[in-house]
Amino acid sequence: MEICRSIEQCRAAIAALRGEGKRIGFVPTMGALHDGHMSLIALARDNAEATVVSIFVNPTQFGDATDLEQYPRDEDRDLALLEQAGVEVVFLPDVDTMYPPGDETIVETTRLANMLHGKVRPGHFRGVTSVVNRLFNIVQPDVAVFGEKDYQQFLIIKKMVRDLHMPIRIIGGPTMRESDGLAMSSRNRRLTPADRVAAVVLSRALDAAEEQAKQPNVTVDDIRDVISDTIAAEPRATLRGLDTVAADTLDYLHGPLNEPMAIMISVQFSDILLIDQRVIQP
Ligand SMILES: Nc1ncnc2c1ncn2[C@@H]1O[C@H](COP(=O)(O)OP(=O)(O)OP(=O)(O)O)[C@@H](O)[C@H]1O
Ligand SMILES: CC(C)(CO)[C@@H](O)C(=O)[O-]
Ligand code: BAL
Repeated sequence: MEICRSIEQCRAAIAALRGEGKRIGFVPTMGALHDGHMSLIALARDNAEATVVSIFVNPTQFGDATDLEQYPRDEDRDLALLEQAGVEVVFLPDVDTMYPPGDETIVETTRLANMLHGKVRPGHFRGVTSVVNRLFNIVQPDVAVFGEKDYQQFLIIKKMVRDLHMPIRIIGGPTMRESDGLAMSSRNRRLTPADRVAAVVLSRALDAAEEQAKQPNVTVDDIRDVISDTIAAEPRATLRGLDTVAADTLDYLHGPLNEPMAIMISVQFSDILLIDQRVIQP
């Protein structure tokens, strides 16, 4: 496994793999790897002959300085996991490498970035597309894999690739969960033990919504009520966002449920915001 900190080194390592006729699968991450990330790497390996993983805690997607400062970092453990998984290249740039001093170019999906979760974290998705665009330009992958847990991010990346004519196939990976149902997330390790137990309420609320959706003549409001009631019953949890939207466009849905609907929830425990999502069929 080649560990690259500069763009030149990363490009040379990838050029060597391409020289062997290998297609490149790419998994961008912010590190503190867990089994969710490893499942995306397995998907990349199924879809290309060589795998590149980036680890970069991207400052431009954090609104909150404390969240950025406290974001978990564990480089030695991450590198051991990636080596074990058979990854060929790891790209670990620093901030000045990704954003050369004087850098002023942004990439933004102007509609999708500023709705839903983008309203809870203003500027967040502009930071994501700005960095993923730079990463794509450096790695030039054939295939890139993103988690469906970050559902809006996944749609935004697909939109950017389509709009900017990038020759990259975007694949979504299903959400990996802890045994109690909590979606794996690097932020979970910052939860207090009591909040960690309470955090199962996200997946419980989505399970309840899925059950509710099976009732005859169910409306979108019925499903929203079940979710808000489930979260409200957990005193440690504060519901920060509940979006019930068309699974493909993210437009709000109302009235009877008669098309695939994405439910996106964000729930706060102390100063930690957790998200989860589920697409339910009518
Ligand atoms: N539980 C999961 N299952 C599958 N993929 C996941 C999961 N969690 C995150 N991912 C995906 O891994 C990629 C890198 O995400 P990232 O490094 O931000 O991890 P994260 O655990 O989501 O971090 P955080 O929750 O703290 O934002 C993204 O494409 C993300 O959607
Ligand atoms: C895609 C990403 C690596 C961009 O920083 C990040 O948003 C993430 O980890 O989901
Ligand atoms: N996985 C999303 C990255 C973030 O929360 O900033």
